[in-house]
Amino acid sequence: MTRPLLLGCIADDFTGATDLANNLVRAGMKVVQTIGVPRGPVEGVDAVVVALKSRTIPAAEAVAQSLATLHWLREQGCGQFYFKVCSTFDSTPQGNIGPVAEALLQALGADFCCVTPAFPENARTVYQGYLFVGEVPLNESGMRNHPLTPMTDANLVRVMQAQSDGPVGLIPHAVVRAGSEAIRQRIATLRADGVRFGVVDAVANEDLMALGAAIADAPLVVAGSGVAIGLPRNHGLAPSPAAAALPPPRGAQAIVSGSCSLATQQQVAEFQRSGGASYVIEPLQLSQRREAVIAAVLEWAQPRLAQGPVLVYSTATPDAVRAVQQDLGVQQAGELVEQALAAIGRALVERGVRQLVVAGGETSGAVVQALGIQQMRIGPQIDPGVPWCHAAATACEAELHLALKSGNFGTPDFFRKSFERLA
Ligand SMILES: Nc1ncnc2c1ncn2[C@@H]1O[C@H](COP(=O)(O)OP(=O)(O)OP(=O)(O)O)[C@@H](O)[C@H]1O
Ligand SMILES: O=C(O)[C@@H](O)C(=O)CO
Repeated sequence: MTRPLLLGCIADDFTGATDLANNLVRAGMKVVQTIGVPRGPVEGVDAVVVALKSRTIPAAEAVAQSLATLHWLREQGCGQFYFKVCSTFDSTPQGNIGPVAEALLQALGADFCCVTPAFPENARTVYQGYLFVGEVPLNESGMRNHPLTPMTDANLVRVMQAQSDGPVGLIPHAVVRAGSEAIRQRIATLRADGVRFGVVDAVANEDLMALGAAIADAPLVVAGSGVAIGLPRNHGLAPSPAAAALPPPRGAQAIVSGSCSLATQQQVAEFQRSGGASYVIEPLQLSQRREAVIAAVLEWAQPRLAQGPVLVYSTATPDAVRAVQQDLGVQQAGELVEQALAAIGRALVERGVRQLVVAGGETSGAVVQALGIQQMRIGPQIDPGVPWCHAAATACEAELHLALKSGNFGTPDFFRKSFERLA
């Protein structure tokens, strides 16, 4: 290690990790995203984002993986840590945000951290502790129907309290708007009162910049990617386009979508409307004859790869997802679809795909693991929260451009736009 890392990040899913890396890169940090804890040191960067797939696994496992990551990041000399959670605060009363945050604080010997999923550029705002997605509170957004972490309460103080032992308080917008010093004072008051987590209101980038300055010395922050825009400046770093340069794209193009969010449903529909070739995977068929379903997808895709991007998707409406879950079980259905899409993603790369868009955090995790990718460089942004990335090495002995799209992110024409941006 030539110099210590300025920031060590633990992301609870893969698309979330690229989202965070994207914001750090845009704000001037050199960043490498690794898939799981790297085997050796990572050199020449300001921050490392370690992507875990810990959002929906049992809380004890999420804690163990996060602590192991923290241990490695501390060995690299990191002084500050960022636990990246979803901008829609995806979790259940069992966790995993609360248990992981408490374990990290304890391991760091710290007693307090700020918590905010706010990401105003992607219409995630927090006001009086309530999380809004666009114009509606979280519980009225598509997140109420999420297959794994349905979010039915927009009050983050309550949501965080339900999964934490330590008391949870609020840093309201009136304080945030008053600036960094006011935030610091509020943090001191909350700490004196024994509060462990301070949910922070933020409705605009200025709020996040003020928060970033206020927590310059804080050991830990628990946040969506938004807070990242305010941290590089604490180290005298400024935006630089060179930080996002990637090798030129090659090869065939494909999209694999396991996200069932409203945004992804629109993106699939828009791709089909524009004449894109698409193939739907039915989970019940998959549960009965997995290998035959995968073989049929690949037979369909092979001759089309030369003609433009192909889309393979399991994206479905909430009613369809519920019906499948009743038959197969929630976790089992998720796992079955993820593993099948991952096998398909890998097989497509084996057949010449070199530009791959994956929709959905869990799905991205499964695909990236199936491809044996260990590190990615972060490139230009397609839409807020989604950059192109480049993996120099995969298990298919091919380099690969990858875009890992969070379920809720991206405009309706995201799929076609991605390939145009890269070209
Ligand atoms: N048709 C379907 N029926 C049941 N489950 C499905 C279906 N399609 C996908 N799934 C499962 O739903 C889950 C979707 O989660 P995923 O994280 O991939 O997308 P997302 O939640 O929209 O994205 P993000 O986590 O980035 O917000 C996965 O476990 C996936 O396997
Ligand atoms: O913060 C977000 O919304 C995303 O980066 C994400 O974590 C989705 O999985």
